[in-house]
Order: sequence, then C-alpha cells, then structure tokens
Amino acid sequence: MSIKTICIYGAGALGGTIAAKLAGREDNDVSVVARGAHLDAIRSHGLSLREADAETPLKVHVTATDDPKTLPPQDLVITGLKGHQLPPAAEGIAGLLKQGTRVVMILNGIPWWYFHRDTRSGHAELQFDELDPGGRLWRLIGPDRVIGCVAYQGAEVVSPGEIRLSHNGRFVLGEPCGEMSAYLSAIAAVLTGAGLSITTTTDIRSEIWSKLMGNAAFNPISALTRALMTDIMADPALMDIVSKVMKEVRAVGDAVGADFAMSVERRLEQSRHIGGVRTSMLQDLIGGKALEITPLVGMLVALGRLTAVPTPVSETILALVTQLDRENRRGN
Ligand SMILES: NC(=O)C1=CN([C@@H]2O[C@H](COP(=O)(O)OP(=O)(O)OC[C@H]3O[C@@H](n4cnc5c(N)ncnc54)[C@H](OP(=O)(O)O)[C@@H]3O)[C@@H](O)[C@H]2O)C=CC1
Ligand SMILES: CC(C)(CO)C(=O)C(=O)O
Repeated sequence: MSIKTICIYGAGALGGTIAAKLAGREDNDVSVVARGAHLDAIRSHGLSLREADAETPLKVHVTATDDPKTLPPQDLVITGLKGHQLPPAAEGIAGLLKQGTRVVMILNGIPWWYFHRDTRSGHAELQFDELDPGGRLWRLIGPDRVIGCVAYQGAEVVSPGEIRLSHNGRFVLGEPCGEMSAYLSAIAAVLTGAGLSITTTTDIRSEIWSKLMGNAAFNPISALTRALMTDIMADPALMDIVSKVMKEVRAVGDAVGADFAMSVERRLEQSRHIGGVRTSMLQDLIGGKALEITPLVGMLVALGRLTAVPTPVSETILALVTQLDRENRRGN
C-alpha cells in the first residue's frame, strides 16, 4: 500500500517531532493541524526540531492549518493530542479519513480503544465514558482504524514553532488485534525511513502497561512537586511513592492480562536514562493547560475497582492532582 499524504493532528511535542522528521523526506506530503501561536509560528517560520545531540535544528515547511476541513482525505493520520484533547477533535479527524486510512494515536496511559479486540481481560469491547464521552471517537473514527503508539521519547514545545527533544528515544507501534498487518509494516517503514526509531509489537497492550508504570507515577508527582525526573529520582521519599505506584500498575495490569516484560526494579532503572526531563504533565501545569489525568491515573484506579485490585496510593495521587488541575486552570 502506498502512504504519501500524511496529516499530523496535534503538532505539539511529539506530533511536531514526527511531522518535522516526515517532512524532511521529499516523498512525503505532510500537513499539520495545529492552533494558536504555535500554528502562526509554523506558518511564518516553519517547524523547528532540535534533537538532543544536534548542533543545529532541523527546519521544515509544511502545510499548516487549524481547520482540518481544508485538507483532503489522507493515506495516514497521526495524532499527537493529549487523551482529553481527542474527543473534541473526533469530527476533525474523521473528516480526514477515506477507505483504508489508519490513525496512529500517540498516547500515554490507557487509551479509549483499549478493550477493542482484547482477548485477555474478559472485558472485550468495554468503553469508558471518561475517555470517550458519548462514544464519539468510537463512532466517528472507529477502533478498527487505530494503530496504538507508545512513545519512549521526551520532548517539549519550548517556544511557538520550536520543539526540543531531551533524548533520542523510540516509538512502539501495534495493532489492537495483535496482528503484524501489512498496514503496520507499511507505516513503520515510512516512519523508519524518516529517521525515527520504530519498533512494532504483537502486544501493544502490554507495552502500554509497561510505559504506564512510569507515567502513572512520575507525571503526577512531577506536577505536584514541580520536580524534573532527575530530582524525583534523587529523593528517596518520592521514589518510595514511585515504586508503590509501579507495584499498583503491575497488579492492575496483571488483572487485565498484561504481560510485563520487566520488574519494577528494571522499570525504575530504565527511567533513569531519561535524564533531567520535564514530564508532559509538568509542561502542561506550567503552561496553565488541562492535565492529562484520566488516562494516566484515573483509569488505573477505575480498572483497579473493576478487577478488585486495591490502588490506595494512586487514589491519593488522583485526588491531589485533580485538585491541582482545578486550581491551575483557575489560575491559582
Ligand atoms: N511530551 C513528551 O515528552 C511525551 C508525551 N507523551 C504522550 O504523547 C501524547 C502527546 O503529548 P505531547 O506531544 O506532549 O502533547 P503537546 O501538548 O505537546 O501537543 C499537543 C498539541 O496539540 C494541540 N491541539 C490540541 N487540540 C487541538 C485541536 N483541536 N486542533 C489543533 N491542535 C490541537 C495542542 O495545542 P495547545 O497547546 O493549544 O493545547 C498542542 O500543540 C500524550 O498522550 C502524552 O502523554 C508520551 C511520551 C513523552
Ligand atoms: C516522562 C516521559 C518523557 C517519558 O518518556 C513521558 O512519557 C512524559 O513526559 O509524559
């Protein structure tokens, strides 16, 4: 199958990274859906990506709009939106689809499509209103179009139009049904061809849980304390909380059939390689934006209740970070 037209919907830290890399290759016809000052900057000066080890940034010019209706149907759509930004964008994304268009969704935490074609949890096709209010994503995009994407990559929009990578990481892609489909291979080939580090998996749900061990702990703790990853890791009391949350993630993940390739100790070790990163939740806190709480913490607690697995530490964190989010959005 041929993938030429690619739209990145939400060209922020990770979406913008992928857009810049793809646009660096002539074969790809890349457009982005962005908004606000970031969109204005991309239109006037292009999109700039500074990689961790690069002296000079990669600079690209792409078609950029805040109105997806101005774009034609695409061969591939990649979303770089936060979990709570997806439902309001459902209609815009749906307008970019034609027969065979797949939608790669870069997301931390439990995604709206999680139980689609799941054979291990005993909850196949379960939908969560808190992730997909009124089932809009399910209805307008449809879980069959989704390719799951887990990102091991720290990135930040440091000023409008400018993205910085904190380390050169990788992206893991997988079909919800677990097949190594021709679509999956073709998409991985296009992204790899653009210089991104891509792996594919037959078990994207387990990859989601392994990543969540880090995000359910580090992201809310970083927002509550305003600490960088390295500062959290240097504090034994905070690391005690991190390790308790990681154990809760493992217990809930086990209860829905996830297969954890690494222990809590190894996952902690892996997190150390990220360095002095501001987590995406801390970036949103500082920017006065809504925090991505439900997929990372709320769903852990909700799935703990569904499977009768206690999550007392995550429940406490959920209450604290939810109040922080309210105050932050009020400007306090
Ligand atoms: N950043 C990171 O280091 C990592 C992030 N992740 C995960 O990846 C996903 C994407 O995160 P990240 O790249 O940080 O997100 P960002 O917040 O950096 O980017 C999202 C972008 O989409 C824009 N946007 C939101 N809604 C719309 C809309 N309707 N139309 C046009 N633009 C829109 C936002 O604009 P605005 O700013 O105005 O809201 C923002 O520019 C999240 O699930 C995150 O947890 C995973 C690993 C690392
Ligand atoms: C902590 C980090 C960078 C790990 O990749 C992340 O996933 C996030 O900031 O949301």
